Amino acid sequence: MHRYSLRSSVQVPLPKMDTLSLDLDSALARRTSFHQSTVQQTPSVRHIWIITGPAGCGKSSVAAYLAKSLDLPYIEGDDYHPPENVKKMSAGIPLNDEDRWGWLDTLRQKASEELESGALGCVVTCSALKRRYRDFIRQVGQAEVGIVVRFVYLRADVELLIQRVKARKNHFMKDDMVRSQFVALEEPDSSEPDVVSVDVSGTLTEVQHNALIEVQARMLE
Ligand SMILES: Nc1ncnc2c1ncn2[C@@H]1O[C@H](COP(=O)(O)OP(=O)(O)OP(=O)(O)O)[C@@H](O)[C@H]1O
Ligand SMILES: O=C(O)[C@H](O)[C@@H](O)[C@H](O)[C@H](O)CO
Repeated sequence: MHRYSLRSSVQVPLPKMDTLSLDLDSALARRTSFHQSTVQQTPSVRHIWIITGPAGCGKSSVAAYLAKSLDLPYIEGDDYHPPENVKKMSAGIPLNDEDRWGWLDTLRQKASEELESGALGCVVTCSALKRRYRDFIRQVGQAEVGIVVRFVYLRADVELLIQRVKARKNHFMKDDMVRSQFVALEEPDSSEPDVVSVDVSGTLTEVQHNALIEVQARMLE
């Protein structure tokens, strides 16, 4: 039995190289066939990924990356606000529930339509600041077998987001609105197990990478 030191301080018995190489070959063959079988099969579960959080947390930046990485359609929530909502936010007036229900319903319809047209999932940006908004969107997954709604909550502190929105160009949401987003925000907690939180204090690349790792982990659950 050969002995190979993994590190100077650790000596563990490993199979002789010839059985080890055989093991590696068969493991690689198993992994390849697993990968091929998973890639070819239509997934039994299709995910609607809702990228949430207050203005400026990075929803659009992260969602675009996830959609590209996962080869899924991307629905940008900001594109579906009615003009009166955009006018209100542009004037520095926070939206209320009445302003948001129609918008939330449009987004969940758009997501359902993508899946009905054969998409293997989709990525949606939606602030979904309150628990009841997230429960409203969850109904899509409850109505249809094989569809799972999951949330990626981009977690940040208000001062950081004010800085980021200040630095952003050509967007109707200005930094004077960020505090009102946190007033409305009901942060997801352990009572919402379908939400994964991602800290956004790092660089955009780090956040995008971390979000993808978290999403891929949950796709395998
Ligand atoms: N991790 C990050 N590090 C640095 N800058 C970031 C990070 N994430 C996003 N940004 C920048 O912050 C600004 C806000 O990002 P983005 O527009 O993606 O947020 P959002 O949540 O979609 O905003 P809104 O809800 O207002 O549409 C953009 O200028 C973006 O480039
Ligand atoms: O719930 C809200 O108050 C709104 O959805 C905002 O969050 C905007 O959609 C978005 O942030 C644009 O900046």
